[in-house]
Amino acid sequence: MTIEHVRFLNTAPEYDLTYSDVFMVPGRSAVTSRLDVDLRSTDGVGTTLPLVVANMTAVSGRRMAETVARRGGVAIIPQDIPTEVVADVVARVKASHTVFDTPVRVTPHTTVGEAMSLLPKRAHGLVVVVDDGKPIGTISEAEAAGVDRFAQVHEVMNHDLLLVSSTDSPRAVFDALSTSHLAVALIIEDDHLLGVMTRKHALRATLYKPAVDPDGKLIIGAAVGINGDVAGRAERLLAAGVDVLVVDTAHGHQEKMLQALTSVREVRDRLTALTGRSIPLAAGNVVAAEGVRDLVEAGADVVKVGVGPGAMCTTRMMTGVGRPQFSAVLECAAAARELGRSVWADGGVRYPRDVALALAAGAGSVMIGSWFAGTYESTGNLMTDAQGRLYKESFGMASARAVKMRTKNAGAFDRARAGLFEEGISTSRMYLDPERPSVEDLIDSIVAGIRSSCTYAGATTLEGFHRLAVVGVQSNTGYDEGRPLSTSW
Ligand SMILES: NC(=O)C1=CN([C@@H]2O[C@H](COP(=O)(O)OP(=O)(O)OC[C@H]3O[C@@H](n4cnc5c(N)ncnc54)[C@H](OP(=O)(O)O)[C@@H]3O)[C@@H](O)[C@H]2O)C=CC1
Ligand SMILES: Nc1nc2c(ncn2[C@@H]2O[C@H](COP(=O)(O)O)[C@@H](O)[C@H]2O)c(=O)[nH]1
Ligand SMILES: [K+]
Repeated sequence: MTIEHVRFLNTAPEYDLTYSDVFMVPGRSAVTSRLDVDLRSTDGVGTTLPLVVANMTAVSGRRMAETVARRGGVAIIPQDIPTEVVADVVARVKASHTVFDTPVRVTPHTTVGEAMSLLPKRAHGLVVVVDDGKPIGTISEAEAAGVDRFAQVHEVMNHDLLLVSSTDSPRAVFDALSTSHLAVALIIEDDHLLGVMTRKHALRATLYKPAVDPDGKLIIGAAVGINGDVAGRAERLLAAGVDVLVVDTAHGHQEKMLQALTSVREVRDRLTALTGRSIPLAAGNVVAAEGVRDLVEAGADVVKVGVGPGAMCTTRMMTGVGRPQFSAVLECAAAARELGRSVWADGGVRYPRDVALALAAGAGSVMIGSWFAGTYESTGNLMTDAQGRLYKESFGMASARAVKMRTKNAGAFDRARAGLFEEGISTSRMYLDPERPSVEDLIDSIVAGIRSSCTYAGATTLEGFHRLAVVGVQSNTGYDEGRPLSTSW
């Protein structure tokens, strides 16, 4: 089998490259519209967008999973979350609507204070007051302004509602919202509240395809570490209905990982024999071809690539170990492709261009953590700094904070000792972008970027993009030239 790889414009340099070190040149294209590009991932996980939310406690939970899968990606619930909690998250994600956003519901007697604390849980800015399943009013910041926090929502709620049938098309909902003064339509089925839709949601419903399982339910993944009862946790997660399992540790190319992965594969294969459905296994992290080959041999369908590029990660500064991420992805993707497998480019992604370059390098999907931490849908509580800017707190999965949580069942001595081996930061402020406060806004910009990258290369699929992309190496000033200026120079 000949595998075609991304081409370099000039001779590829001897040293390794980060995303910032490289750029792509346009090629002759017959693609007439960015809408003609199909962004379905080639990794076999079933996503219609090549995006995976990292298994980080400060990032990936139920709301993130549901919102991202509705747009075609998948989120991985971290290894530190107890299996019974993961089972509940999976059940709720599977029960959520594949098109309409999940409303924040309160009863008429809920206090205004409680309703306002729920408001930032979703990006649409509205809490729906529901009585016996039927929406009777809404409350947003406007209704709550200047009202006593102990007042009940039925006293102040807005009775002006835009009720739309669940059978109406997104375009009809968009038009109904455009001719009303309301920002959110309430979607009704048999008199009951089914979901909500904003104008942006209506547009997105025509641009994205949800990532669904064979029963048409939204997909979700979960992670296991390599310590403890790995096979037992894997079995419980599979029983809970996860659609992809991630076996994850800092140094993925270690024998304990190979044993853990082998045992998870056995559990998975038993389930496949019963159901006929093979749940893909992802494992990592590695940064070289040899690691990919060993993980694939032990059972990985997807290999997670990246040591040290993560925004919360101190590994490179602590140990000097890691590898510039573009080169790591390039080499690992080539090795995985030769074995008929795929890689996820994990970490260090801060701009749509980084996603595009990872895909050009041959990644099946791109894993994002910290960039998505600063959104309404991440797990943390929304905070406000002294200047009034909104942020969320994030932390690394190998930080003392995460290690303390992960080892909570160990003795005090062992916990304290484990805490000394931290390789991540315990607290970081991830500000919400006022222009793009929702993960869906970030996905919109990523998708706009990569659709456009594909057409510059003349590709209508990600496989074609990897084949056609021509990559060059640039200096710091080359990178700098590409940055927009918000003020004059
Ligand atoms: N992509 C990246 O660059 C990195 C990612 N992470 C993320 O942090 C999370 C926690 O991972 P992790 O710290 O592996 O925790 P785990 O709880 O998975 O434990 C790792 C296990 O591997 C052993 N181990 C041996 N060598 C190493 C090594 N060099 N680094 C770490 N562990 C080693 C540890 O033993 P002992 O403690 O006795 O040494 C422990 O038993 C994961 O989500 C991981 O993806 C963490 C670091 C880097
Ligand atoms: N060395 C560490 N790496 C970490 C830690 N927590 C997470 N990670 C890795 O980062 C990616 C996400 O990267 P991001 O740039 O999008 O935030 C994640 O999937 C892990 O591989 C940590 O504490 N130390
Ligand atoms: K880093």
